[in-house]
Amino acid sequence: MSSDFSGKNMPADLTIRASNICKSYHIYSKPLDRLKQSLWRGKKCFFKEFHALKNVSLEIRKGETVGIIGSNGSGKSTLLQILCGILNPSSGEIEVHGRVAALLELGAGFNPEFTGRENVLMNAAIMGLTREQIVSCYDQIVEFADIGRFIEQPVKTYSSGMYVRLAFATAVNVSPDILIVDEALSVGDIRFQQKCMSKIKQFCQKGTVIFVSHDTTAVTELCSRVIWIESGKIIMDGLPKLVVEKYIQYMYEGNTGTSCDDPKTCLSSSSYDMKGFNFIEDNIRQFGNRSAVIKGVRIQSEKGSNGSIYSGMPCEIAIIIDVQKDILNPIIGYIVKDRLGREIIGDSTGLIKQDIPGFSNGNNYLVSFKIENWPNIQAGDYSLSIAVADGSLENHIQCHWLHDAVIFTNIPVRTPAGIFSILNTDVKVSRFNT
Ligand SMILES: Nc1ncnc2c1ncn2[C@@H]1O[C@H](COP(=O)(O)OP(=O)(O)OP(=O)(O)O)[C@@H](O)[C@H]1O
Repeated sequence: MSSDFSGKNMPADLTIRASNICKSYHIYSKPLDRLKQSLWRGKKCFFKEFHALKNVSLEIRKGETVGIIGSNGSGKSTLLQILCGILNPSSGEIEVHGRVAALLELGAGFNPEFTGRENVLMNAAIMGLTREQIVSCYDQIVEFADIGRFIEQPVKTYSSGMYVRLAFATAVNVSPDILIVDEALSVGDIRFQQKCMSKIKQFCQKGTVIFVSHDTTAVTELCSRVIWIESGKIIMDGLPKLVVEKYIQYMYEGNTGTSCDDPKTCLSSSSYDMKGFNFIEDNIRQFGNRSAVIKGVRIQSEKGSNGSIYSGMPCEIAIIIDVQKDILNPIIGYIVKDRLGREIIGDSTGLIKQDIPGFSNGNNYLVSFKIENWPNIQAGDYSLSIAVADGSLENHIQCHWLHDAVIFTNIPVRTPAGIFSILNTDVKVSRFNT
């Protein structure tokens, strides 16, 4: 194992080179085993070895913006910590050329007892800035963080939002060569997230950025290259769109835990093809008098893989309802929300003005919304909330409302400028003289 943070042996265009990095941890099934291990001094083994990274090799060129994606526990944070020098690899070589500013997890980097100001000064000094450089960047940091008088308070009194504001402001304003950001942007309000994004974009013009996130939209938008890690190994390394698409496919196809492949056992009387339904589990937030209970929900495009919805294509939202009391005037509706919780698309049988015959106790019903052209919304993850009510549009009782019953990924035809764009738009240009 060797680490070289001078990078003097690397080609000039590289800023990071990792060769055959492995990281393993000793996992003890009970605390006593740890003690036994130290007493036996290696003569007997009381742990299992867990390999968090397996022979990871990568090269990052100066000025690249590299996204790292992968499912929970795949090894992303471990890799970042090794790249920053916070963690040593078990074997392999790591070379880094340039000053690294890392925004890893919340809580790292600051001393909770020190004030914001003291932490900023200390961080800048650790980064190797001279007194003059520190003085010149201090005001920028305070202005960017925008936490007012809290800058003079110990950071242990900060909210998580204030903390991340100051941590981010410090990391981007101390003139690093390499900026490493791990998910930290998910904390803080939307305005601050946008401010951070635009600062990272600015930074990308001159520096190297490594950005770890589960937000595939942000990764695709920001990065010039994406590395996908799974079970401690690099699965794919290439253009963001290609890597993200494969990753999304993997995530949904691999995630069959809540789908029912033999749905006939789930619904008593239907010949409808029930493949791909998400059956509702207790951990989904829900309310209602439960006189009709939503048992399963599915959203699917006519074409495409499970979990991905394609704009511009026919799409169906299907709902299985188990009726436990007669419902005289059923109304069924759905709402699609984006990752910020904004309601983007929604409809209901009441709004469509489609009268549904009453549901009778003891039966299951399948309600299907067939949408001819799914709107061209931004690429990314969305949630689908579903509700069944009894009554009229103006006056009804909620039988069952499921918040965020299904998560899906939208694949637009082209990038919309706003939340959505209108497909089949014809553009004509003509010249005229006044
Ligand atoms: N100190 C440790 N001791 C034992 N196992 C660890 C330790 N740190 C990490 N791991 C394990 O290593 C694996 C990789 O963890 P890591 O935090 O790098 O994953 P990740 O891809 O960043 O996950 P997430 O997306 O959930 O943040 C996980 O299975 C984790 O449980």
